[in-house]
Amino acid sequence: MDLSVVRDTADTSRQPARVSSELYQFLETQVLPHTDLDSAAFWEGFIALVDELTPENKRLLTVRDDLQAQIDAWCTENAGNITPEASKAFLEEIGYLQPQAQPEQIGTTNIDAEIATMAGPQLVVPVKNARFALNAANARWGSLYDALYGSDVIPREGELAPGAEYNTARGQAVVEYSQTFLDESFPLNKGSHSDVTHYSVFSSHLLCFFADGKTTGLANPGQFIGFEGDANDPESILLRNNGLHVELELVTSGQCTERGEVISDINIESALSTIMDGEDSVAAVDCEDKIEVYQNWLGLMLGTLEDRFEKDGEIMCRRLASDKTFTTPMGDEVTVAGRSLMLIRNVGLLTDINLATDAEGNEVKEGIVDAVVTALIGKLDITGKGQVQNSRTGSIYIVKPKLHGPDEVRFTCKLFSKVEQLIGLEKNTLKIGIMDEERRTSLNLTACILAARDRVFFINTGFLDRTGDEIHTSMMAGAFMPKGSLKGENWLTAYEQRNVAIGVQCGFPGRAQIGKGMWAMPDSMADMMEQKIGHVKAGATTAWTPSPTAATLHSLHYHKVDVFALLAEKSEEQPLPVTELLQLPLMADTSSLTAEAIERELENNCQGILGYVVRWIDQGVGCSKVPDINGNGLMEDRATLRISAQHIANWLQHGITTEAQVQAVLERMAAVVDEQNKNDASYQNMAPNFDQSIAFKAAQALIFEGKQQPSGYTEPLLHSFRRQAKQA
Ligand SMILES: CC(=O)SCCNC(=O)CCNC(=O)[C@H](O)C(C)(C)COP(=O)(O)OP(=O)(O)OC[C@H]1O[C@@H](n2cnc3c(N)ncnc32)[C@H](O)[C@@H]1OP(=O)(O)O
Ligand SMILES: O=CC(=O)O
Ligand SMILES: [Mg+2]
Repeated sequence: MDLSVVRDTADTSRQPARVSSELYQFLETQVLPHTDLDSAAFWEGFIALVDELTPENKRLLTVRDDLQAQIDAWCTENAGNITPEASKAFLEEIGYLQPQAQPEQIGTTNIDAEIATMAGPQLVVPVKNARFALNAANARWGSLYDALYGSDVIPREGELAPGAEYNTARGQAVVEYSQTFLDESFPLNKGSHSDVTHYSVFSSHLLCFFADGKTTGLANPGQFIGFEGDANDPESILLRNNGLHVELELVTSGQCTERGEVISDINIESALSTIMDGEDSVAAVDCEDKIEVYQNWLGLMLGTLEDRFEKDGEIMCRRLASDKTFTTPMGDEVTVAGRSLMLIRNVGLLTDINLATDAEGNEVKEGIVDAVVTALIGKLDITGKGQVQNSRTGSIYIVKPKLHGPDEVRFTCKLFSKVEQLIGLEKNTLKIGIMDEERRTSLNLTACILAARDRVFFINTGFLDRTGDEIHTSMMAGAFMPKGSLKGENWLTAYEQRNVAIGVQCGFPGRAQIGKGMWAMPDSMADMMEQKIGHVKAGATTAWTPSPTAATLHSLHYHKVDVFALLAEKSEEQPLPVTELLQLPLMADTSSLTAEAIERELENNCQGILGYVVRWIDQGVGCSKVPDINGNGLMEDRATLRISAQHIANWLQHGITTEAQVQAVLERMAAVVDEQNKNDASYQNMAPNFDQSIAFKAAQALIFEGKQQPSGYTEPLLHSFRRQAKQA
C-alpha cells in the first residue's frame, strides 16, 4: 500500500455544509486518496444519494409504526382469543403477512468459498475494539490444546482443575480429547493417533509409525494436504476433513520434550468468516464513535491495523496474520488462508447520526452513511490497495440487521445499487447478509430473499432480536412466558426450521450461507459442545460464536457432520406452515406463577439490563459479559437488552408486576452490579444515588418506556442517554 497518498489535512473548500468535518476529514485524508474517485463529484453524489433515499427510509419506518398500531389494537380487542389462524387472516388483511412467494433459485455470483462451499463457524466481534477485531480476523486458526485447557470442556474440578502452574493431569485430558477427535475425523487404517510415535511423508503419503516399528496411513489418504519442513521429519502436517483444515504441529526428532509427546499442538481452522460488527455490539452515538468504527474497518481492509497493549505484564503488538504455506504431497506449494473472511455489519434503518444532515436539516439516517463508507473502504480491498486480501472474488459483504419484510430488503438493495454507482463498483459487488431477526421478515422470508436475489449471501436466524420482536409485536396479546421458557416453544422451532428449508428451496447450498445464531454463554463451552452441534444437524452451514475459543471448539462440530450432504438430503423438506410461526408463547394461566418466580425473573432481567447498560452508558462498551442471577457470565448486547426490557414491559402491561416492584428490584440489583464492578477503577456506582446515575435512568427508561419504543428497540434511548453521559 502506498502510504504517501494519505493526507494530513483536507482542503475544506469542497466540504458540503451538510457533512460533518469529522466525516469529511476522515474520507478526504484516509480513504478517497486510495481511490480513483473525484472528490467533488463524490461529495455531490453523496448528498444526492442521501436526498434521494432518506424520504423512502422514513416512509418505511412509518409503515412499521402503522402496522404496529393496527396489531396493538387488534391484540387488545382479541386478547385471550388469539389463534394462529385468526392472526394469519388479520396479518394478511393489513399486509403484514404477504401471500407466500414461490421459491426461486438465488443468482448471487462471485462469492468466496468461505461463504459458498465451506461450512464452519462465524465469529462476531465489536469492530470498535481494535484488539478484539484483530484477534477475530486471526481466529481463522486456533489452538485446540489452548481451547480445551482454558475452557470447561475439560472439567475444572478435582485433579483436573487448572491452577497457577501447568496441571499435567489436565494436559493429559486435553491430549486424550484431541486424539479422540483425530481418530474420529482422520481415522488411520489401523490403530489410533494416540499410539503413533512418529509421522513422516513417504511417496506422497502420510506414514504413521508405531512403537513396535509397524506403520499405517490415513484410512482416507486424500485427507493429507501438505506438510512443513523435512518430509522424513516434518514440523507440521496439514489435513482436511469436510472442507476444514487441521494442522498437527509435530515434535521433530531434534526436539525433545519433557512429556515425550509427538504432537505438540493441533491448530484448528476455526472462524471461516468474521462479522466485524458495527451494530449491536458497539456503542457508537456520534461522529467521534463512528469514525472509530470506520477507522478500524479501514485498517482491516488495508491490512495496517495494529494494536499495542499490555497482557500478563508484557507489551504486545497485534497485527493481521499472514496466510500459511505448505508443501503438498506431490512437492508443490499450497497456501491456505491465515485470516477469517471479513464481513461488516451495518446498522439498520432506524437510527440517525450527526455525521451529516438530511435535506430537512435533521441528522442523517445512519444506515445510509454506513453503506457508503463501509463499501468505499471495502472497495480498497477488492481493488488491491491493501497489504492483505480479504475477498478473493471481488465481493464486499455487508450484513444488514433488523429489516422488516421484503420492501425493506428491496430498499436496502436499492441503496447498495446507488452506492455502487456513486463509488464506481460493478452492480452486485455489494452483497447482503439478511438477518432473519424480525417477525415480518420470518413470515415473508422467501419474498425477502427474492428481493435480494442477486446479492444475498446469507440468511441468519438472529434469534435474540427475533425474541425481542416476538414480544414487542404482540405486547398487547397477553403476558409472555418467563424468558427461559420462550425458547422451547413452537414459534421458535418453526422459525429455525423454516429458515433452513426456505434457504434450501432458494438454492443457498453452494452459493450462500444458511446461518444460525449466537452462543451467548462465552464461559460455558462444555454446554456449547453438547448443544451447538444441534445447529449443524439442523442444516446450518455456519453459526455464530462469541469468541475465538468458541469458534475453535464449534469447528469440531462441522468435522462430525457433513452439512452439505445433510442439506442434499433435506432438499425436499417443506417449511413448516406460517401458522406454526404464529403460535404466541403466551402464558395460558398466569395465576400459576408464584410471587417468588416473578421476583426471580425480574431480578434476573434487571441484573442483566443494569450490568449491560451501565457499561454502555458510562464507558461506551457495546458488548459485555454480565453474570446472570446464578453467576453464569452471559454475553449481553443490544439484542439481549431488547428482550429483557420488552419482557418486563410486557409483564407490567399485563399486571404480572407493578412499577413499584420493578423499581425496587432495579435498586436492589444496581447494588449487586456495583459490587460486581468494584475492581474497575473507572466504574461509577449507581447505588445509592440513583437519581444521579445517567446509566440507572437509562435502564429505568428502557423498561418503563419500553412499550412505546419503535419495535421495542433500545437504540433511541441508549443513544440519547449516552450522549448525555458524554457531555457530562
Ligand atoms: C445478538 C447479537 O447481535 S450477537 C453479536 C454481537 N456480539 C458479539 O459480537 C460478541 C463478541 N464477544 C465479545 O465481545 C466478548 O467475547 C464478550 C464481551 C462477550 C466477553 O468479553 P471479555 O469478558 O473481555 O472476554 P474474556 O475476558 O473471556 O476474553 C478476552 C479475550 O478473548 C478475546 N476475545 C473475546 N471475544 C472475542 C471476539 N468476539 N473476537 C475476538 N477476540 C475475542 C479478546 O481479544 C481477549 O483476548 P486478548 O487478551 O488476547 O486480546
Ligand atoms: O443479531 C443477532 C440476534 O440474535 O439478534
Ligand atoms: Mg440482532
